[in-house]
Amino acid sequence: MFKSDTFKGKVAMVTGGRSGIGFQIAKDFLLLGAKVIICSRKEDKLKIAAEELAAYGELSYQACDIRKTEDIQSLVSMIKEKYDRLDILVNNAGGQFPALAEYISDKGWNAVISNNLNGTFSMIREMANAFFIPQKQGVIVNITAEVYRGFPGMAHTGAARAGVENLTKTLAQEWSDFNIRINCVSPGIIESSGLDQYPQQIQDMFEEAEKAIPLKRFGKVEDVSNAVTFLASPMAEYITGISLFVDGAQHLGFDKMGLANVLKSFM
Ligand SMILES: CCCCCCC/C=C/C(=O)SCCNC(=O)CCNC(=O)[C@H](O)C(C)(C)COP(=O)(O)OP(=O)(O)OC[C@H]1O[C@@H](n2cnc3c(N)ncnc32)[C@H](O)[C@@H]1OP(=O)(O)O
Ligand SMILES: NC(=O)C1=CN([C@@H]2O[C@H](COP(=O)(O)OP(=O)(O)OC[C@H]3O[C@@H](n4cnc5c(N)ncnc54)[C@H](OP(=O)(O)O)[C@@H]3O)[C@@H](O)[C@H]2O)C=CC1
Repeated sequence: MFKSDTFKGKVAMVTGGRSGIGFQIAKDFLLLGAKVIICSRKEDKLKIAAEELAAYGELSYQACDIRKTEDIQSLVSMIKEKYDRLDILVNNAGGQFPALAEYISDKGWNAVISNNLNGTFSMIREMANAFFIPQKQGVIVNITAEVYRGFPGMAHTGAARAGVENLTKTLAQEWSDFNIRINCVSPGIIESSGLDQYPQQIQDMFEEAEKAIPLKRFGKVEDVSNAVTFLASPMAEYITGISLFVDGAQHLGFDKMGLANVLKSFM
């Protein structure tokens, strides 16, 4: 659907690109002509994904925990040495665990906030200072989650993702002088490797959950990647500071209390 040279000559970084949604985004950027770098924490799994993705184009990878600024700075050095520029940053790495708020410890809260809010900010700051601001050009897409009416059962990620959405609005204004566009993609429930990590009691409710979503299905990784490639492309050159739902209209009515109610039955 996109021209095969949409991202020809561009260099794109996809965090968490070894699996699920991030893997599909990395693959689509490669198919559309970009040179792509992926990072994540688990180097063995990252290497396997990188070998698979290399079939589609020029792919580099480096282990990086987005919560560690020194890891990000090492990633910057690698990108500088290899490409001497960066055009697109997709902040996809993230995750959380289902829990009722009263059972979330400081450590658990901080782990999720560090991963989804602090890590995303550190990545944005370091890549902007190293590349986007001096280049006076850059595109950032943050993958958040549909948290429009809160997130019963995952209060920590609701707060973190809302933080990223607000950060996005701020930076769209502060960095407009540098010709940096920044947007979010907010997925609903997406059939991906990520969902396999949820406890069986929650997976058991997926069939009912699908029926309750206005479009009557969970999203596919391609649905999310299509939105990301659009926002990163010149077709979106007048779009900045927004959050685009990719959720089958889940944000308009799907009752996330279902998740909290399942948790109440066994926590
Ligand atoms: C109706 C259906 C609704 C479903 C909606 C689904 C929508 C969203 C889907 C997705 O996002 S899919 C992507 C999912 N992928 C992940 O979430 C990745 C897996 N998660 C993680 O890696 C962790 O949750 C993490 C906290 C983000 C990882 O951070 P870190 O490695 O630093 O954590 P740990 O050292 O493992 O744990 C730190 C601390 O956090 C608490 N904790 C972690 N896991 C759990 C858990 N499963 N249950 C309860 N508490 C947990 C805990 O306090 C940990 O400290 P310790 O107790 O281990 O000392
Ligand atoms: N699937 C869904 O229904 C939804 C997903 N999302 C979000 O979309 C994103 C992708 O999810 P999905 O593909 O489904 O799930 P996955 O669990 O497959 O992907 C998460 C990726 O992030 C990487 N990652 C996690 N923490 C870090 C970190 N601290 N530093 C670097 N990399 C990290 C993981 O690799 P490694 O373990 O090697 O670090 C992994 O590749 C996540 O942010 C997720 O929360 C949002 C809404 C719904």
